[in-house]
Amino acid sequence: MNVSIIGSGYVGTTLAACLAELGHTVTAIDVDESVVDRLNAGDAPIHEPGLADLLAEHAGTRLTATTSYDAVRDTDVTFLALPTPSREDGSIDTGLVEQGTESLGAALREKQGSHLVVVKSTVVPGTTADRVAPLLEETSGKRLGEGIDVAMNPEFLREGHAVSDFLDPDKLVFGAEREGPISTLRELYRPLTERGDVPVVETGLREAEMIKYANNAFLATKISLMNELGNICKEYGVDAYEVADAIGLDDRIGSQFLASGVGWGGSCFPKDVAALVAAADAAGYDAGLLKAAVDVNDQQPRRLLALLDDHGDVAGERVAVLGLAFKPGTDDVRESRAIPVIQGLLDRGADVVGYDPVATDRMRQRFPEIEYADSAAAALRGAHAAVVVTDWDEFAALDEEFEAMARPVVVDGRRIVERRDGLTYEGLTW
Ligand SMILES: NC(=O)C1=CN([C@@H]2O[C@H](COP(=O)(O)OP(=O)(O)OC[C@H]3O[C@@H](n4cnc5c(N)ncnc54)[C@H](O)[C@@H]3O)[C@@H](O)[C@H]2O)C=CC1
Ligand SMILES: O=C(O)[C@H]1O[C@H](OP(=O)(O)OP(=O)(O)OC[C@H]2O[C@@H](n3ccc(=O)[nH]c3=O)[C@H](O)[C@@H]2O)[C@H](O)[C@@H](O)[C@@H]1O
Repeated sequence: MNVSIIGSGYVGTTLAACLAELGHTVTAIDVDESVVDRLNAGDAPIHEPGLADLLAEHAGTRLTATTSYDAVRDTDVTFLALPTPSREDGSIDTGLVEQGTESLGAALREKQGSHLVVVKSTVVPGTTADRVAPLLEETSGKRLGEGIDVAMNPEFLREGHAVSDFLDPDKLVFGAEREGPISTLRELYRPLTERGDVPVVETGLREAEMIKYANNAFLATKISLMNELGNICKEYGVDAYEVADAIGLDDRIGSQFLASGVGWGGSCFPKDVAALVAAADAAGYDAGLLKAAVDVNDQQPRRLLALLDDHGDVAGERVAVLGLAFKPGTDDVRESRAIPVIQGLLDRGADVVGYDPVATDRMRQRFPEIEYADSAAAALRGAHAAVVVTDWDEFAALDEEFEAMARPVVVDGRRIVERRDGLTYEGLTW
């Protein structure tokens, strides 16, 4: 099939490379010329394991990139993989999706033959039917169901595992109001569904949109619930990880996403939970449980710092922050828990030194005023305390590096550092 993809960020680029891998001819469209140039050169604009190999193989043959929307006319299907950021009040800003839809509709005006537009971006229920579809009709001059149609196909990939999650998904969700778009999506994903036993959920547009939010809200709330239990565990001297291992054995609970600590960050959980809360509010429903999940998440960095305070005043003292990325395996610092932790340390007058194997440059843009070390050992040298915010594997191997600390106090927000003699070790929920 000939496919075009509007937006070449985390989702768009992964989708482009993976659909080319599945045998489709793909055109990536982005307003950013540097992204387009990199894609055409077979160079990955984002860091994801396996992506560089796929781009090197398919760029220039099955995968090309352009800044021109005119390219959509030579394709059968267009995915919208544009950002849906939060507004000040938490609600989603669909401005870029609408802008992309208008440019797409204008380009489709001249197109002969049928065309399917698939919303890949995470959007609140009603966006595809009530905003994208009418805009598309208006700008293309065509009628929905008469050659042109819309579908919603949410994405569940995780950063750091984007390619493997896409090529080996837990499920595929196809949302549409007519049979035509569903059968096009079936055909598009057939190379993937034929390979293995992938459950396919065929549903309506609003349901598909809601499934994405429900998925992320459930996972974020699961972590917050475990963090709440973990906070209670800590008060009673109970190890929350032992508790989590045991409750995770119950199939109804499941063992994943029970790692308690300093909380969830990243470009999606905070944004998507906020958007769902705002959408509920707009509809007159108070999503109290989701609001509580956010409150617990906001509280975890403060609890980490309060534990540090128990070991002495850090004003004027060197404090190492180990881990800056929102999770291991990525250089992404968006909504990283390291941000409130660093801010809290600065508010206390500490001399902060940050270390991360890959995310230093990105955090430097957020906090240019702090020191950055090029190894965990260098960050710990002379430090009066250390806090652990990201569970990078290399932190598990730290050992005599702690001996170089001025005062060997470690508050671990991710249960990654090994306890050892001579180290005052404090776990956030254990
Ligand atoms: N990042 C992730 O792990 C996941 C993201 N999502 C959702 O996917 C959507 C896209 O997110 P990301 O890929 O992370 O975004 P991103 O910010 O990484 O990339 C967006 C791309 O769109 C381009 N762009 C902006 N306006 C444009 C326009 N008018 N025309 C063409 N290109 C334009 C930008 O230059 C950029 O390259 C969001 O709704 C997000 O919630 C869903 C699942 C996973
Ligand atoms: O919509 C999205 O963008 C994506 O959001 C998450 O993926 P991602 O943000 O890449 O990262 P996760 O691995 O889910 O981790 C999110 C945060 O939760 C934290 N976390 C995760 C698991 C856990 O047990 N405890 C915990 O604190 C991580 O440290 C991280 O800060 C979802 O897992 C994806 O399915 C979804 O597609």
